[in-house]
Amino acid sequence: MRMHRLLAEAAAEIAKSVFREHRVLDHELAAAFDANPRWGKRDRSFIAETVFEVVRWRRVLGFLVDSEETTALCAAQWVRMGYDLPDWWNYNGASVDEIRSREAEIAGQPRAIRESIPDWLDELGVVELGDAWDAEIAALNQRAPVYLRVNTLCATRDQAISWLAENHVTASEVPGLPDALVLPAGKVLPKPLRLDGRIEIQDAGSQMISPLVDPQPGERIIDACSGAGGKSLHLAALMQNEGRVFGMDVDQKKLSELERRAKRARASCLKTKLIVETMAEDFAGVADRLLIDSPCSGLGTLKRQPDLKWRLKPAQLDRVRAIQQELLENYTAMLKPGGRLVYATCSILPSENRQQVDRLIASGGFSLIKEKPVSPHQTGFDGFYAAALLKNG
Ligand SMILES: C[S@@+](CC[C@H](N)C(=O)[O-])C[C@H]1O[C@@H](n2cnc3c(N)ncnc32)[C@H](O)[C@@H]1O
Repeated sequence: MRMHRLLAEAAAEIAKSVFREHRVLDHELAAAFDANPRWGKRDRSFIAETVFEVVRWRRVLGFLVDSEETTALCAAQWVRMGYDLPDWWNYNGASVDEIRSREAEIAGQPRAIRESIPDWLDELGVVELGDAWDAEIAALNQRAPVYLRVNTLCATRDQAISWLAENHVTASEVPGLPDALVLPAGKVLPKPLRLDGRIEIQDAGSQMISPLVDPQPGERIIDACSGAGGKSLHLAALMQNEGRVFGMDVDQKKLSELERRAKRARASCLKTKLIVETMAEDFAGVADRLLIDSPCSGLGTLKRQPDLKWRLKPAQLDRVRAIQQELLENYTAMLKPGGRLVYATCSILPSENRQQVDRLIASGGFSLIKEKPVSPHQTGFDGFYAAALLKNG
């Protein structure tokens, strides 16, 4: 297979900006695609695949090509993708034959190289998860398909499948998740369909969180860290639009996006509230149910954002743990006595999950109803954690 020079250079530039300037991969790709509307579907997928896999497999590729330079890492990735390396691609590192022959040695490398993660993260994974870490990090390095949630305010699952099929998109049901659909590996959803409101892109693991809140029509639900509303929209659908879902966040941009999405989704029971300092007092005892989908390391989402493993630093982890503790201490005042709290993260680390819940229980006032850890290894989904707790009356 032959490569196009401009596309190869563009891909290497994006990977370099992710490594050197800690840019967010998704944003960089989107900006490059916006700036180059002439790139066709195949061009875009060549760039996206190159960049995602170079970022995901940085250390493995470095081992194969015996270099840490991005140009060399790209060369090794293209060899893996079956391309002939053109004469115009200059890099300092192992030859194509050497790259191919070193593949067989990867399995014998230490896990941090084999699974392509920083050493500190590997050490942390072992401390936190013990023997389970090996399988979890391997699962987190697998590419993820696109999952959709059918917005039951606008369509049934069968109607959504038919509508997608009319638009040349094949989607299948996901066992055990009543509103979920999955696209075939490597397929993406065309933009007009994404903006329709009948379906939302939402990982299958994420779709397990709002049902744990168990919202009932007519109730008042607070989603205290709603962001752009992945879970708020799901809550509104589960409530059949009856009652009130307050989507709250400290980030007005995300709330504005949530408002746009709610309109599209016909989720009229959803209202946004920008978090202010007095929020917990203003809303004291208001919520029948409270979701705290807390800021976290995001380690459960490495499949979709492999750049995170290079951006994340131990000090950030300490910071998010402190925020988690603070939100659990403060925001729970918004819940009625007898109400249900769901604490959730997209992390698989017990220090962000069960340990935070245990601290809350130990401080008195809450008892555990059930836990829902979502293991990427066991499910193939992104990693999540959620615990449902009762606020004692
Ligand atoms: C894990 S994300 C939420 C994802 C969202 N619930 C969803 O399903 O799409 C965490 C959110 O917490 C917000 N956040 C950060 N600090 C906060 C705080 N002190 N209070 C409330 N939200 C906060 C962030 O802006 C971010 O949107």
